[in-house]
Amino acid sequence: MRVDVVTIFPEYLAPLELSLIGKARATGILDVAVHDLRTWTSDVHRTVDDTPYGGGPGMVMRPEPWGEALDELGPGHLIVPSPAGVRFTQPLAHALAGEPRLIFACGRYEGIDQRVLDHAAERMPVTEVSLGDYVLFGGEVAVLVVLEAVVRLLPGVLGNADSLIEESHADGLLEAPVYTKPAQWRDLPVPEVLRSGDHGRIARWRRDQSLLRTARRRPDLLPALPPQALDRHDRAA
Ligand SMILES: Nc1c(O)cccc1[N+](=O)[O-]
Repeated sequence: MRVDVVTIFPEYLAPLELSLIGKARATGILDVAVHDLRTWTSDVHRTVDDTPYGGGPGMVMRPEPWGEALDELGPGHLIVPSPAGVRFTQPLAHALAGEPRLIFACGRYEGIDQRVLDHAAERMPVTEVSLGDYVLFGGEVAVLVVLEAVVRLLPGVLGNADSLIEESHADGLLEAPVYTKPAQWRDLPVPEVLRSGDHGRIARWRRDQSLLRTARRRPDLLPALPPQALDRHDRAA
């Protein structure tokens, strides 16, 4: 997978060198390039923003440098982190993991001139994504989140692909609680079932815990579950 990130704060993306993403880059699974948007400015002050048409607070990112940047870097799937985007979810992460090429546009100020996205959409897929209903300074931290969620799904990145199966949201539910040694810690025991060696009981216990957690913490996820996702055991519960 080839990834290009365009930002006015390239140093924000330094964490891409670390951990699993850094390893994916080193092993050739992932090719990432971070670009300073000001590369595509032509004035002496390297201006990237201007006042909004229609008035209002703040500044808007000018279309010219973005147009030049996307002309050079495209085509690819353009991802624009934005509070106005579609919710970023695990299914969307899986969809993006299947793309050969992602281009991230990091907006700042009040956002990017809409014509940049409209013009790009004439020649490549464009998706505005939101991490949640809150306001950030810009899209850079969202790029780190989206990229981590996507890259860890790429074949060869995780040592044990099985861990993708059990984790939260992999089956639409929150994952069950986890425990490790010691069996007793500050008078708190590990649930007996997890030490029973009965793999059928353990699987059922974990499934029950997932359903309970999801019902308590994220009831919004339950209606989305397709009927076949609830096996015979669940229905009996
Ligand atoms: N919420 C927000 C923002 O305020 C600015 C850029 C990106 C996001 N987001 O992805 O959620």
